Amino acid sequence: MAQILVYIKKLHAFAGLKLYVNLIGMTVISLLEGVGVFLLAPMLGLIGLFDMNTAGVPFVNLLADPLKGLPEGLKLAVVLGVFIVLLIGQARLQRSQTNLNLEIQQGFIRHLRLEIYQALLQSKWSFFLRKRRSDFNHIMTSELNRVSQGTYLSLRLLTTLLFMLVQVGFALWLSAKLTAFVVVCGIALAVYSRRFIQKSKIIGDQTTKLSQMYTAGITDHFNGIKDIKSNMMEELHLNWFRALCNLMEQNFVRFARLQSTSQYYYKIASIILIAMFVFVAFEVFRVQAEQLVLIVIVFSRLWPKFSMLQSSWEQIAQTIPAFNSLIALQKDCEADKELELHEFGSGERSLSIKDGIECRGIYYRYDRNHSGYALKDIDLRIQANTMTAIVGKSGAGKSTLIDILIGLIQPERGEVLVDGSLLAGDTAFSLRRSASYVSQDPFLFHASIRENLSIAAPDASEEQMWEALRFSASDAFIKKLPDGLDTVLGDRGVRLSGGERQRIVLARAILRKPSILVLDEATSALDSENESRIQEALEKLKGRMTIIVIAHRLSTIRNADQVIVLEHGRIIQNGGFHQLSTEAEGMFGKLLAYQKGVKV
Ligand SMILES: Nc1ncnc2c1ncn2[C@@H]1O[C@H](COP(=O)(O)OP(=O)(O)OP(=O)(O)O)[C@@H](O)[C@H]1O
Repeated sequence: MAQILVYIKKLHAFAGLKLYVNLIGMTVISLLEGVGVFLLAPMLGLIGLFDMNTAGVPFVNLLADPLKGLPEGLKLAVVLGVFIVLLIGQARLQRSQTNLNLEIQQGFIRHLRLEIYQALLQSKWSFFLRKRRSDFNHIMTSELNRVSQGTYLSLRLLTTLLFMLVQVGFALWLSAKLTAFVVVCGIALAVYSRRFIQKSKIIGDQTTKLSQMYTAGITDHFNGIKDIKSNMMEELHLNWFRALCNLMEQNFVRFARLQSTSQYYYKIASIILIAMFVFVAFEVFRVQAEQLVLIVIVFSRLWPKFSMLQSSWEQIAQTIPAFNSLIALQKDCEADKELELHEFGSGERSLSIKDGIECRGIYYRYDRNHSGYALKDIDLRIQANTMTAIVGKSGAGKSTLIDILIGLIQPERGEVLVDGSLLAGDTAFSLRRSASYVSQDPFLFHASIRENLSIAAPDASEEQMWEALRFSASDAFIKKLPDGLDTVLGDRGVRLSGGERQRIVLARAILRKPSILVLDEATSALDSENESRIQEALEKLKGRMTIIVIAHRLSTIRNADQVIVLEHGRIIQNGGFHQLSTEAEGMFGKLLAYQKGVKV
């Protein structure tokens, strides 16, 4: 319950006064529900249309005196008129309340979506390293909807309880003993039904796990669809998917069965209760027939609410695991928060490196409970506006070192200094604002080339865009595309080769006019001709920005002022390209000799 309370408080903070108006509206509507029908028979009795003693019927007597003064021919018309006004009023109220309900509910989902998305964006990179991306998709889609639904069901439960309280009060006024009898039966049934709630919670846990597996599975499968097709692994994946779908179906059916069983018990209980009720009313309490009719009407409306209460309660219990996932994610985000909202934005407080970046005694581990260090005892200096290359075998720690250098992750021991200032907090944000990072797996939005470029530099002119595209050797192929700069890229647009994508991302990186350009295997997919064009362009950038390059293909870095060779997380060589290439016994010389041997 505590979990639900957290979100009810959030809903309260979000909706404010509207929430109270809505709650009152919901209660009034449920009270008015059937009131017209309930009053019609006694009112018709009142004007003598058929034989009914209306003396014991509340409210109807209030209408008796005004009706008496009316001519006989008008009485039926007035009674029916009152009936129409009452029902139309109720329908109007219902419509406004439904609209308000929808407004609050959808607004709350939007509010939650924004809250979670923002919390994720405010988290440190190390937070993302620990988590599975598909879990975010899962929480942002199905879990978020379940939480919103659970919050709303809880409020509906509250209004049902309010409604029941009023009805019980009304019934108490008609007959205290009979009401006490029914309420005791209802409470006994609710206690008995607790096991249904427990089971609903267990099914809810299973729902969370299965839908998490579903989202993760389909994300992985469609990301790896080429591997699946090219290795004929369709059957394997289909079997996995089939098994998961069966489990999901069974889980859903289990919950539906649980609900129908509990409703079935409620129905049986209500049949027995009504029989006992009529028996007790006549034989034990000897109530009047008219009073009994009214009490039966009240309870016939009240009893379904008991069973609705039970069903809502089971549905809420089923959503509790979703509340837990959301709360856990928000707590994790809060613990790993690095940015405040006002620190978002790329246009402010950028940093231009004047002197250089220095690492002193850096150690870094991805898992602090694990002894393996990804970086050990790293000491290095990168002079401003020079080109530094980081090389080494796969898994040597190159990308980790880059992440440390741009302040994306913080060292466990040691420090990084930018122009003598510690790279942390505001300095790290400023450095990242003025950096352009191009990863091994270049990312383009499903939008036009122009839009993809504008994301990095919203104010860039068309001429500047073409200049950046010339730098990355992509101008020629873009000119040949059907809509030039306005060609839409992606699944439903033009599909580019890996090398073409890399070149557009490079242009985007340059367009940002960074003070530090980081290329992590950014030219790995390029052919030799295009790669050497980019080499020449990078050469021209030297002196204007600090460039850090990771490359397996060593021909890419022959213009580097400094080469850092990493092995098992340590720097084993550091020097100029030509100096290291002459150290025949060094790792760099060996790598170079090997690559020359295979004519890379
Ligand atoms: N997110 C992570 N969680 C745990 N360990 C990681 C993570 N990323 C990298 N590592 C480990 O840290 C070490 C260094 O990895 P890193 O990615 O920096 O190497 P790299 O030299 O860039 O490799 P490659 O050339 O293959 O990209 C490796 O042993 C790797 O397994």
